[in-house]
Amino acid sequence: MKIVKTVKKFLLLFIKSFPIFWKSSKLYTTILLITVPLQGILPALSLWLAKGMIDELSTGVFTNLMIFFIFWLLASFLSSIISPIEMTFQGLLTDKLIYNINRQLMEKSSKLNDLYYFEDSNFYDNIQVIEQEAAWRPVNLMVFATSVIRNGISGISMLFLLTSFHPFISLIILISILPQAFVSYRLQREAFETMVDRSPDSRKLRYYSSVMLSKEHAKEVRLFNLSSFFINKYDQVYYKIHRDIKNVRYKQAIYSILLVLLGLIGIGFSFWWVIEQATHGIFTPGDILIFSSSILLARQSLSNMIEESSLLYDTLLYMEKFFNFLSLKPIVNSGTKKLNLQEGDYEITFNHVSFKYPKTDRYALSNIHLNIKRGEKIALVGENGAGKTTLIKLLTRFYHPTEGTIHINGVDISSYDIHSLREHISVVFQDFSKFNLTLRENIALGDLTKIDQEAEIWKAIKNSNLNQVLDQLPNKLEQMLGKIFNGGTDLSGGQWQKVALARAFLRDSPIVILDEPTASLDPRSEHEVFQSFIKLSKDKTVFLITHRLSSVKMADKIVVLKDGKIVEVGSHSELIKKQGYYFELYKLQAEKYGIE
Ligand SMILES: Nc1ncnc2c1ncn2[C@@H]1O[C@H](COP(=O)(O)OP(=O)(O)OP(=O)(O)O)[C@@H](O)[C@H]1O
Repeated sequence: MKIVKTVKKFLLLFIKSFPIFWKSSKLYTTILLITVPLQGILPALSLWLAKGMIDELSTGVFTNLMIFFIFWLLASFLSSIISPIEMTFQGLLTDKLIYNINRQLMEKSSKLNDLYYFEDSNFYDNIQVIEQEAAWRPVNLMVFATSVIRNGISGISMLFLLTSFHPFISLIILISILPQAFVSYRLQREAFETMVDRSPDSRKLRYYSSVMLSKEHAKEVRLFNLSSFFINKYDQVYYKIHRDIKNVRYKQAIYSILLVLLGLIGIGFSFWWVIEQATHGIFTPGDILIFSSSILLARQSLSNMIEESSLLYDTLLYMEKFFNFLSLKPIVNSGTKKLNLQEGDYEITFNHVSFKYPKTDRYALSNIHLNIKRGEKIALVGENGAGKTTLIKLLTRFYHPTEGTIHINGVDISSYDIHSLREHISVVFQDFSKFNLTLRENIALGDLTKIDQEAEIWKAIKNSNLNQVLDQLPNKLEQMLGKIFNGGTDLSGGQWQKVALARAFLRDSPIVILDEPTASLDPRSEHEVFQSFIKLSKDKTVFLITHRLSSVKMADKIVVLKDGKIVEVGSHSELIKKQGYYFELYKLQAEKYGIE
């Protein structure tokens, strides 16, 4: 039953994948739709024509000899020239397929407004697999799909040829070949799954080798001398898998030999029958020649088809992940109202907002009630995990509150067009992005309309204190940053942070959110950046998240969070006077750093 289910799923996915070829290129797909089946049918046709010639030669009647010969020549000619044509168009279509699949993935991702899928670890694993394998899976899809079709047609046409001897012969051949082919199919699949793809152990293998090869872990692996630890772990898992596979392979080899014998009995029986008939003059020597060739080709093609369909099936399982990704619906939907905060006063209100991350039972935020006015500088403070970043994720609509609502000017933010809302906000996240682009592009991502506005870019550079960094870059604004591309320069953590701040300055939006923007900055830079923000954001609403409490003194309102709840709100002096939780946190830091 399992096999029926698998075959059904295989066929459905195969049919579902076909439109991607068509969408990628109608012309190349049409060419392949002609050449691939032709490639499959030509061997049987050549054999049939050869049989015609031999029959005429053995009977001495030469009426159609020339015709048979010309067509045989034509078939051989076609077979030789189709191969390079097919290879060329296969290559061209593969390129288009890779482009098309990656394009669809990117477009889909741009439509997922929120972080629900990206922060769900199970789902993210899937997204990563889709992304990493998008470069080579289409090649397999192309190669195996064409090969399965070609071998399938070739095998079936050979069986037809054999049917002309006796209808039962094809059946006997099929029955004797199929078990063997299915065994090799299973062997191929099991080995593939265990070694390369989905088993938990194979994931461990990939993880251990990636630890040794990635930049992310390079420092610690070297410093703690962890190479042999990870290589040993790799070896242990490899030998475990290898042992399992070896056993599977031995078992399968024994089955294969037994089934080959069964197949040979079928073939031997049929062949003997044909020879026997030939002794009575029913079949000619030509028939025997054709019979022996077709039986071998049928066997070869059918087992190739089945073995390669196991590899195609694996690719189709990738396509299933791809289709699943394409069918995702964003959980946060855009509203339609345009937001405009450029003129006049406005208020941002958190109305008893509570939030649980998906698949968790714990409230990351509970009953948050806050009212913020235009131009206010709000500091969000609290220990790790208190809920500061989560509050920002709700305001920026990466998630939807579980309970309560967030309003801007009395309107629920879910009613606003999501892009219009986000245009009003610039955020420097603690895990901001470091783009492998030029410095100019990195800054301009804050507002791409200003990419060529030198004055604006330079203003952002000055405000974020990036001048000194710029002086060190050989190509100045056009310097490629990051290490991925040739000529790229990596920056220090603090320098990258200044680039992210420059983006925020360039964006010049009414609401500015700085989520620990100074964690990697030295005290002088931190002081200068804050000065700039205060000076330039008179009219802006600023949310500042930081653990350095000395920096939040200048905030109008300090919101102190603990375990997802607001425990205190007030100015620095009010909260110090109150001698509560904030006072405690502040005292701890003051003692540590000698702050007044
Ligand atoms: N994607 C997520 N899925 C599930 N839980 C999460 C997720 N992100 C954060 N949390 C949990 O929500 C709580 C609040 O996290 P949040 O990142 O808002 O804290 P924070 O105050 O910004 O902390 P920090 O100072 O360390 O940045 C924490 O308990 C955290 O473990």
